[in-house]
Amino acid sequence: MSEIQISINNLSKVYDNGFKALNNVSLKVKQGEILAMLGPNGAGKTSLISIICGIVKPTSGTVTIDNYDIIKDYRETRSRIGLVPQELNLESFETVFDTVSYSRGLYGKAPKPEHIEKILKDLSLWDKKDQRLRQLSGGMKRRVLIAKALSHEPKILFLDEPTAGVDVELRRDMWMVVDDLRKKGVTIILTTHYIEEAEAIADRVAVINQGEIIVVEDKKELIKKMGHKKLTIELQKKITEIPEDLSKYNLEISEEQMSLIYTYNVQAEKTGITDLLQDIKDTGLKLKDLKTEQSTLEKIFVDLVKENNEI
Ligand SMILES: Nc1ncnc2c1ncn2[C@@H]1O[C@H](COP(=O)(O)OP(=O)(O)OP(=O)(O)O)[C@@H](O)[C@H]1O
Repeated sequence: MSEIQISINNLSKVYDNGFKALNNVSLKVKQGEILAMLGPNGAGKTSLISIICGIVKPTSGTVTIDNYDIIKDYRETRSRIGLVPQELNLESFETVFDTVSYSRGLYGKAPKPEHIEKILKDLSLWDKKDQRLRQLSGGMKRRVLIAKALSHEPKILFLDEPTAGVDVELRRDMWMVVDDLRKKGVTIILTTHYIEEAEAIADRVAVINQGEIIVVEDKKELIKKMGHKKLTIELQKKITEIPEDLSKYNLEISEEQMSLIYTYNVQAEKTGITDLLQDIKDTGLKLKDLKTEQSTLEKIFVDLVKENNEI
């Protein structure tokens, strides 16, 4: 039985300039779960993470971690959290090893060089341990940020766009680290613009738009709903009306009226394509070409946000 570890209740944030970045957000995160937060730029993801981590003060609402309040019991809650921020703020002359060890000390934890060695090795940073941060490439700096966040063995890890602009190897290393943490029961919340990243590692997906959570759903459920494909049947002649015999297929006519569009569920046992093509033939319509398109998670996500903005 997993327990609720993070409880966000009616959280709102209005910045000093009057901008409302979060509007009455409520969300519960279970211990050991991996939650991906998706949302367009400016949706409020970083604001939400920053509040939970005690960097930004909420305007109203509460957040508790293991029943500790993030404001009243700040030290308790912050020590449970590791945060990998979005920006690279590592312009120091310190070495990689010292930086990561020092970070652990900030949380009042006793030195544990074997732990630091393990995370540096996991993140392919071990051979760079004596290099100064300023000498590192952007990708390496990002690895150091992850190592710092893990230095005090947090129970919860926040990854804010951890792989934005990084190479495939870092992404792979990071996913391996995440998998390792998952096995240890660490709760992970990540924001990403790469939907395939959410697909690869998350248990649950939350979509944030304009400061509100518009969807929170188990990833598999979401993918099931998203598993649609579009078949475009190009015709030899213009079509203005769907023949009565084809009504059961819920077809659409394309804008230029030269194609019929059939949307079907990829996961369904029968897609209905064979029957449809036979029925089209029976109505006497002449085909010119066929094309299929998979509706990507990205597309569904964009549609979701668009739909929400139109309401
Ligand atoms: N200190 C601040 N003062 C005023 N507005 C702010 C401040 N910080 C953030 N904002 C605004 O709040 C909104 C939400 O920003 P936030 O960084 O939380 O979004 P995000 O979802 O993380 O976006 P991104 O994907 O671009 O990182 C944005 O419109 C941003 O300009």
